[in-house]
Amino acid sequence: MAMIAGNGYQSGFGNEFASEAIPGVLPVGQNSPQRVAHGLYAEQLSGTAFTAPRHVNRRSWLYRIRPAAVHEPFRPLAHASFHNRFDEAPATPNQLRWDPLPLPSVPTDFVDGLVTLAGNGGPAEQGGIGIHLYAANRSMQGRFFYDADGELLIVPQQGRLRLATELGVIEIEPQEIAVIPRGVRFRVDIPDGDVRGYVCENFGALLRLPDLGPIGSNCLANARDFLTPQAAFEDVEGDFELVAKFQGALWSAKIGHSPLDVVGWHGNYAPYKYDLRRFNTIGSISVDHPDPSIFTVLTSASDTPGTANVDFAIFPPRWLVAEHTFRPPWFHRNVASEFMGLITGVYDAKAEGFVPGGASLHNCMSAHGPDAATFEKASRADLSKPDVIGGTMAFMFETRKVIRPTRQALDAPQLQHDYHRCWQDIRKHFAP
Ligand SMILES: O=C(O)Cc1cc(O)ccc1O
Ligand SMILES: [Fe+2]
Repeated sequence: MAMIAGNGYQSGFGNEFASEAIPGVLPVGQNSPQRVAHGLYAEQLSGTAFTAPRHVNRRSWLYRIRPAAVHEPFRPLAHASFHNRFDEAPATPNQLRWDPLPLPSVPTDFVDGLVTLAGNGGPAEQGGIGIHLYAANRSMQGRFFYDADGELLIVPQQGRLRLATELGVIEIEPQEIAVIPRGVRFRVDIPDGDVRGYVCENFGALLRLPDLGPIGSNCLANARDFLTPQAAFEDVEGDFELVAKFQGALWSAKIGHSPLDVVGWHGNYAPYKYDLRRFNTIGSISVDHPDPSIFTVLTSASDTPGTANVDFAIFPPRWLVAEHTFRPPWFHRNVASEFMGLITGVYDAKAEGFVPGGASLHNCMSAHGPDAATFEKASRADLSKPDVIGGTMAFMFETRKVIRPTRQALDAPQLQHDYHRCWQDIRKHFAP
């Protein structure tokens, strides 16, 4: 289904955007005129409480061919592997790591191909995250999806995605990410073959850029590099399906037209993309390896200041120049819980075993850090020269709550039962 108009993007993070696929659609000086131009319907989409403080308040006004309410009733839709049941298995303090899941061998679209690996909290408590993997080989055909439980941070690891949303089209490839706000309807088109990646379903406060404190007014992810689509719409009728995720379960309704029928919209509640290669990395230029919070791209606040519901951090290419310093990540235990994925290349704390498309989980106070090979190498490295870490992109979803793996994640053959061995060869160097 081709979408009409809407090429390109508007730049900025959380701006008051405005976009029209047909000029003159947006009303002037009001949101809900008695009759909207071109016979469209006006509809507000609220992403925060009406009364949320102005600096966090998010809503958009959509001008569409039919209101979103026009569809048949929803019925439960079974899905074998996509859910929010994070209490199925006892949480384990063990360090966990997975190889990538296999790509599908039968026709599978983005929604079919979602597998829930872990999570915490849930939609009912409006906090925590779901961590899912996706793997697909065909576009969603005649079906559309929205998630009422949270916004979706999509991190492709292989293959391009075309996200046709109510507010316009976003195209992403590995090393780019997209965020689809809670409730926004969309279809995932797959232009060229097998795709896979990671999804963070954020049940908590909307992701936003972190404060920069003494860093100043620039760096890390700069607001102007975030891109929100121009309005684009489909005017098509047919026997389509609208899939909703609501309170952890999927529902399906018949819909007789494409819900991607928004001809113009304005507001600050909208999908966006960001190219992780634009991240302006800050690091140590004297001694010591800093905390990974300097790599935060986006953060979802919790009720406790400075203690995020989830931080999305990346480990991009960068120079390591610190003197008389063990340069890779140190050994550590963390009150927060760390889920990591690898998009491309090699991660600097793990010489092997952590592969693109794989995942690791180091929960609250579970000890981890460089493996034996990385420790031996880095503790003897020549520090008179800078080191460059190139051709890599890892990421972390770091949460204040323990991340609980699902039953299917713990039973998966991809779980590396020998992961702990990467630390067993760490030698005793103590020489009193
Ligand atoms: O465990 C990890 O690999 C992630 C991580 C990276 C880093 O540079 C410092 C701390 C940390 O948890
Ligand atoms: Fe860590």
